[in-house]
Amino acid sequence: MTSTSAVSSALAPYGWDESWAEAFAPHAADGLLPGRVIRVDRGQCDVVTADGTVRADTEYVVPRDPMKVVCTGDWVAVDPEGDPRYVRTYLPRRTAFVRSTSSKRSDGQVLAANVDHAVIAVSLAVELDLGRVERFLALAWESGAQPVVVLTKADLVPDPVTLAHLVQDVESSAPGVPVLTVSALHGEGLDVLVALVGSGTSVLLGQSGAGKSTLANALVGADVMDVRAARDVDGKGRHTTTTRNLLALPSGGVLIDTPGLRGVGLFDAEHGVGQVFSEIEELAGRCRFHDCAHESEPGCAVRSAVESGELPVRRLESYRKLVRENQWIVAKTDARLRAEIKKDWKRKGAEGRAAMEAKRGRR
Ligand SMILES: Nc1nc2c(ncn2[C@@H]2O[C@H](COP(=O)(O)OP(=O)(O)OP(=O)(O)O)[C@@H](O)[C@H]2O)c(=O)[nH]1
Ligand SMILES: [Zn+2]
Repeated sequence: MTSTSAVSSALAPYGWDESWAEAFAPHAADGLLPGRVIRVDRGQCDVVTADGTVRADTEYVVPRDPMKVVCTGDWVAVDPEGDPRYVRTYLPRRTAFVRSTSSKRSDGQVLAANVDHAVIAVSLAVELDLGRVERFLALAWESGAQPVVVLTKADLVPDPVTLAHLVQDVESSAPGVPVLTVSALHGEGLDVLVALVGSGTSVLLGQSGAGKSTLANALVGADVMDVRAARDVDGKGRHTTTTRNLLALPSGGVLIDTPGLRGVGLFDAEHGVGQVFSEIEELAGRCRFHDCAHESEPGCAVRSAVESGELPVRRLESYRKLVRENQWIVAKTDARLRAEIKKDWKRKGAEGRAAMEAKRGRR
């Protein structure tokens, strides 16, 4: 029997706290061992426990619903011994990153669980794409994690005034989200990021080339990501059994970095989209009609904010785009909604054609 203090000293670096211990208590009473999943593959997973890292079978926790499959970041109850050991259950998740699978059924798939901070890396080496930042933000909010935007490669923008403007642009597209600038090359701003991810669990999101691996290496203090790539090269696929997707950081905090998470898309993120565009949702609350589409309705607070310059039209367009995209993703899993959207598109198309014909007729 592993003592409570042995458990907490072994697992605290992985995010174990009193409330996890409380949630685990009934399983401890059953003689099961707590642990955190650091990677999952082929029906098995690696779990850090007070006994070290153990390999465990997930046979007992493979429901049909892919949302309920054990994933990296889960806190699980495993057998205290046995070969193989089995994962018996996992604790209710605080947060979860979900993506739509490419399968026909288009169900969600959980990529990472119990994430506190979603670090969105955005490169300053290329032109800012605020729409893309907003998409990552929607995804982050939807998961339940707190997003933070890290503008990387700040050494490439030596002019402080330009840098300040870029930060401001991102801030105005990210209400409630801290925006940091970091140069991994010079180490500038890293301390702020280290402090931020120093408690809880973080993930790195962002486009390819945004500097995620570089940040991860800086946080971990070793070339873990390079190591992974190097192992990949020998083509034997051996790396899959040796890499971990969850790491305890030397200065505190936990980092989850799974390949699938890096390029994740929206999945049923209505709530997240609303949070990214909180100022628009707030304005919408003041529209005369509660189902206002902010197009040509009278008394539309959103349109009048655009007209007065208070709300950039880019924001409104980006909002619309993400709402539409999200509806489409949801519709893939919901035939009724899909039919409704199609009807709406048909109506809009017909209206558009009628308007065009009327215009032509006037000529
Ligand atoms: N000048 C400068 N270059 C950087 C900095 N951080 C990263 N880079 C460069 O940016 C490029 C991309 O960095 P990565 O860390 O590989 O980006 P990534 O987001 O992990 O990319 P993927 O693995 O494709 O998702 C590399 O050539 C890095 O050397 C920085 O602070 N300053
Ligand atoms: Zn309106």
